[in-house]
Amino acid sequence: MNIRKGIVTRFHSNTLELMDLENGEKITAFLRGKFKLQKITPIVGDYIEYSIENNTAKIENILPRKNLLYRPKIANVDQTILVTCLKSPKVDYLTIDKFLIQVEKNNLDCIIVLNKVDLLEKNEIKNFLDIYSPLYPVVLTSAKKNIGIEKIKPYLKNKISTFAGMSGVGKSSLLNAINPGLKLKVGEISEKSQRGKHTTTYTELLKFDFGGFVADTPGFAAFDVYKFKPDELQNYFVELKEHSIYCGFNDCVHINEPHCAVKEAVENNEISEIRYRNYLKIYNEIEEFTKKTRRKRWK
Ligand SMILES: Nc1nc2c(ncn2[C@@H]2O[C@H](COP(=O)(O)OP(=O)(O)OP(=O)(O)O)[C@@H](O)[C@H]2O)c(=O)[nH]1
Ligand SMILES: [Zn+2]
Repeated sequence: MNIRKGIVTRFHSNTLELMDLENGEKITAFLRGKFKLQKITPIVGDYIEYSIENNTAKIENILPRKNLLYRPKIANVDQTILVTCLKSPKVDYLTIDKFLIQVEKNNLDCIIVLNKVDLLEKNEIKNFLDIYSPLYPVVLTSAKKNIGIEKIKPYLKNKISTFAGMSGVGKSSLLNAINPGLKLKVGEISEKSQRGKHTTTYTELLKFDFGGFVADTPGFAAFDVYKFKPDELQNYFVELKEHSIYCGFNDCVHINEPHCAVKEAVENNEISEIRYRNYLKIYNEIEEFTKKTRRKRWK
């Protein structure tokens, strides 16, 4: 039997679409009965082995997953491209930091794209770069003026990416500029993400002409930053995590403790004060939220 390797790009009711990893051919394949018996379902992004018998492609094996995202449901994601702008719509740093928490919580690599630079003054761009470029790669773009598009491509090449970011920041415009003709179900996106939180929605992987895949639905549509304890938050601020090992107390949360290396780093401008203030804000939000849900449970 000739076994070939592919990646699942889409689901139908009981068939799935895959792309052969060697020749890029799109193939409709069936699941072998053994998977149904074992209640194993491959999902979009899964690397699989398949065979062809009598002109019918059948999935033989699902290869181990590197990771699994739930919104959208997709396996083996390498990275998130966090797209933001600062104006039209106005996006504040707190919102950006909340997205970054999701990215870090899912242990994904992240590239930040600051789009709509055509609307910004030099000093606005500089302030943004001062905060984020020490933490993540930042690419400056304007989908409208075709600025910076070529700089994103090397990051996307031969990887599986999801795009994330607030509505209206220009995710679809950027993808169309990066790869004209890429099929995007834009209208369906917001509809899907507004459904109940227990609905798992399937996404489709789209292939870039230059190699690599992108999910057609944006990642992290809803914020669920509150599903962890406040003292866990510091792990999702990369620079806090880095400095926290030098704090006097092992369980330092960098608020009122003495000998806090994080607070020192903020004072020495090694950690952005804006990021630190957002940390405190989100810490308090989580604490409030935890208290509220606890009270409810006791009633
Ligand atoms: N000035 C300016 N406008 C842009 C730029 N990129 C996109 N836009 C405009 O911003 C608006 C929103 O762009 P979309 O690409 O639909 O944004 P999106 O992030 O995909 O939005 P959702 O689908 O709601 O998540 C459109 O009117 C675009 O024309 C840019 O670089 N500069
Ligand atoms: Zn500390």
